Amino acid sequence: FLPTPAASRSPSFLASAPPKDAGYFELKAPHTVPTTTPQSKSATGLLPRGPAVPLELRVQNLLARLDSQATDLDRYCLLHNILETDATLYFATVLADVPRVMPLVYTPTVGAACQNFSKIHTYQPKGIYLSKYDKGNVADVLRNWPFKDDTKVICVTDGERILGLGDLGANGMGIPVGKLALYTGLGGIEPEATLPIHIDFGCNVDAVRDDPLYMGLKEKRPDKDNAAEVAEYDAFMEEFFAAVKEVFGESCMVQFEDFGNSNAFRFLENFQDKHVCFNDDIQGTASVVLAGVMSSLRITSNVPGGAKSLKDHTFVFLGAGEAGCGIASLIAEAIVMEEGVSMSEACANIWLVDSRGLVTDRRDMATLPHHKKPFAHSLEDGGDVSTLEEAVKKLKPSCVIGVSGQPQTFTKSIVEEMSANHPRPLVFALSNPTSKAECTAEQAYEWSDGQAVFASGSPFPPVQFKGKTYQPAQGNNAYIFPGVGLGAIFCGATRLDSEDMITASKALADLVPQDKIDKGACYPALAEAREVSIQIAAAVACGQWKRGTGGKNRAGEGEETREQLVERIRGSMYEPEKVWREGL
Ligand SMILES: NC(=O)C1=CN([C@@H]2O[C@H](COP(=O)(O)OP(=O)(O)OC[C@H]3O[C@@H](n4cnc5c(N)ncnc54)[C@H](OP(=O)(O)O)[C@@H]3O)[C@@H](O)[C@H]2O)C=CC1
Ligand SMILES: CC(=O)C(=O)O
Ligand SMILES: [Mg+2]
Repeated sequence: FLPTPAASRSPSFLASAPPKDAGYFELKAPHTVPTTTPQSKSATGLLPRGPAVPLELRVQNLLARLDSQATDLDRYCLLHNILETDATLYFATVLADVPRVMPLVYTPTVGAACQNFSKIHTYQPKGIYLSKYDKGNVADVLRNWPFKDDTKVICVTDGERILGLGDLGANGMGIPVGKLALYTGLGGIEPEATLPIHIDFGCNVDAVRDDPLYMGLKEKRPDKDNAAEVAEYDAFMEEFFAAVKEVFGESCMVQFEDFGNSNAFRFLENFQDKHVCFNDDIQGTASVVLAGVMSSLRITSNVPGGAKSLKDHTFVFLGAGEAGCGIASLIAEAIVMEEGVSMSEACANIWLVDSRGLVTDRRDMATLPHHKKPFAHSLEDGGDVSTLEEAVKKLKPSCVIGVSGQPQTFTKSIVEEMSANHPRPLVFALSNPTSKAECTAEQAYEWSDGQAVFASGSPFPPVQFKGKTYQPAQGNNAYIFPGVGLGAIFCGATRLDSEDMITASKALADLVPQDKIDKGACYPALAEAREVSIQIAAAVACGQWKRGTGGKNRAGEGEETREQLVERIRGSMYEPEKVWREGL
């Protein structure tokens, strides 16, 4: 009984053939239009032999089936079942209606799926599960992946910080599965090239571990204050990266996802200069938020007193973890690049609020995490500020960014105060899933009298306010990672760094159409997400080639326009429709 690949194109029990270039479907139609249901020779008789139903019709049928399900979790399960048995239909459906399907395979529904993972698990392999007991054998375990020769991108989690839902242990596997679905759907990377991985070093939540259906290790995680236990985890990660190189090759890209705060920064530091990798929560999120702030300058610069450049903003973050510090640092880097100021000047108007209140220089610098230090400024009156509300009163931010996982923390008085001080305040309530958002879209528009430039991590429906319809923007790293991954793979990137993330931000910001800006939205429509990925990929590839870090697919100097590069990238992308036709 072989694992069903994400890419399998027929029922799972037929999926033992290699997925590509192996005459997987032996019946060839003479025309490009499908004429018969695809079947391999050995499968003759196992599927009906009537005329093939056009993929488009099957997509419409699946969308209708989704509508008839009772809950979004049911819709997730239906779609996941289709992913495991008929990936072509799955990805065609994602692409047919991104705004409708993405919330079902990604945030917010993937959060509910992870919380119920043990209950809905089908025992179809979804990726690779590694555990601390695989120490010494990691490469051998990775070799068990049936598509090891095709693997180009890995999304790896240890499940410690799943969205804003906390430690879900092995149930967090739903996150890399969902992220990689978007790599294929939005980024056009072949399903066979993607590999979800969960690394099991335990779980600290008793209720998760004690669930009789839980499939992960029934152990606690390493104690972050115990040097020996931390060193054991670090050594495992060293072995993991060496094994990735050994089994999948030097250029296989690794995306860290939803690791806990105490490991995420260290793992990124340990490996970013040695492997093609990035941390999506730190760097991908930073890139999407920077893009949103950049594009919204086209809104704020048109009103008296509004920010005209990044450095005109005063930023206050609620949450100073991976996302908060990642965003703050990238904004500061972008200010340095654009304004030619020093790093400390660039950080001067960026403030962090964490679980203890406003981070200032009155904190104990010996114990303050290093990623918070550049933003630990002094307050003129020297006192402590313990709440976001106080911080907003004192600092008068033009932009608040919520990445705390704490719902309803952007209160009416906070948004009203910002609106009193700024004509078009930026209110980014980015915590996921929806239940963790710092405020809803409706609240932001009502409390700001329709003036807030709002973005949320998970989607909100359109809001009617004073006779106008507002379409809330989704500020989610999903706009970034598929394009960065596509670009990195296309150009054979050997390293990824903050320059690539700023490049991606600029490309995304440039793609926001004027009619969106006129309506106060700072991201393109989700329906455009595939086009966004292509443009980001082209920008990232060009940046890599310029720096000399991208090794593949470069045209000769001056021989290719950006449009031609974009078309080359487009031509390299996975298209479900094409796979369907070729399979006939
Ligand atoms: N929209 C998007 O694309 C993304 C959204 N996110 C969301 O951001 C949230 C945080 O993720 P991440 O940064 O990785 O998590 P971390 O655990 O790294 O950071 C959480 C931060 O929130 C702070 N915090 C916790 N409780 C409070 C509180 N009551 N008041 C103020 N601050 C508080 C913590 O404070 P302390 O430092 O004192 O512990 C910490 O700084 C999640 O909900 C996640 O879903 C993350 C990535 C991408
Ligand atoms: C979107 C995302 O990566 C997160 O919420 O963790
Ligand atoms: Mg994440």
